[in-house]
Amino acid sequence: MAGAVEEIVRRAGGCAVIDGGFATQLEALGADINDPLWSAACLITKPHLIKEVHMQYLEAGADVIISSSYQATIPGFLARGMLLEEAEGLLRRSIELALEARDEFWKSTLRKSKPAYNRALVAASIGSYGAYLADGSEYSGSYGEDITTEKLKDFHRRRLQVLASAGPDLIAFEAIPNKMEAQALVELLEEENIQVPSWICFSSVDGKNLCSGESFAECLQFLNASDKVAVVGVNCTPPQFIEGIIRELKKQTKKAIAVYPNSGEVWDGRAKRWLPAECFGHKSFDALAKRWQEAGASFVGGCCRTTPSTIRAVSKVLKGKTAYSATQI
Ligand code: MET
Ligand SMILES: [Zn+2]
Repeated sequence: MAGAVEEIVRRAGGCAVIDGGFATQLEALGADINDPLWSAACLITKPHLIKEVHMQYLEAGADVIISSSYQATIPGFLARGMLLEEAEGLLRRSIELALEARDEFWKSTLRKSKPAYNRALVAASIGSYGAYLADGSEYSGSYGEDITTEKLKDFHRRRLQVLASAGPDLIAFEAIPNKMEAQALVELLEEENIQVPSWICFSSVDGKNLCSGESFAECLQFLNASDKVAVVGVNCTPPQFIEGIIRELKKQTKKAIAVYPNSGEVWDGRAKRWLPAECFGHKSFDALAKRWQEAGASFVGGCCRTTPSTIRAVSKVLKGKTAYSATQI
């Protein structure tokens, strides 16, 4: 693992806490994310809410906060009639907002007599090509015959360069649905010689394979071979699948493992709505989080439909501290 990434895991006591659903919380604060740019639309319309969501997750105990750039893409902004410089400026802004929140929160923590928090890391979010298409392929991994590794690299190249140069502590590739895209990302990290450590997290709809049906084992072969990839894992996948996936990943890699499942409700990409959670036993999200830590995850958080209260509970159960509140410390 790269220095800062290893350090945050150590300071967190062996398992660092990731934030929760970003778009979910933006919506809870009143943002309208029913937009082709999804949560990234707020970079244009409501940047103050983005900072507010970061602050709420920091207060909840997140050691890693993930930027609002998941669905922020250059072609997406250009389709809004923006100039290239404006589009790139918004990508940089997503990182600056997270860095500002982290720095302000850390300063206020240092002023308190008993700091109970770690100085959080900022991860630059990069969603899949399917997330940009917003046609359901984000969770099927079916990009069609015409898509090649080279085309995927070209789609990701400029955004990766801009985000990496904006000063994040790590790059978080999120909900990658197929092997070809993972391969493209690893090649791109090497070709562009990106110095910021990365994590690559996949999504799964069956708990056994990637959304595309390809195996974790096939992907881990080339992820393991890259020093640019510090952490591998899964996100936006139902919680009941996570323990099994950690055990599978443990067999396939020595890299640190990150898991940040969704709430268990299922996103119907075509109908664009959430379907109710399938039963995952009587265990609550935080009780499961403890099991994920015990199974060997080094990073645990939440994805869509999880909130700051989910993360507060996860932080408490993983770090054994009483619930955080800014005034209590
Ligand atoms: C579809 S997964 C979305 C991940 C993104 N970081 C978010 O929480 O909004
Ligand atoms: Zn998600």
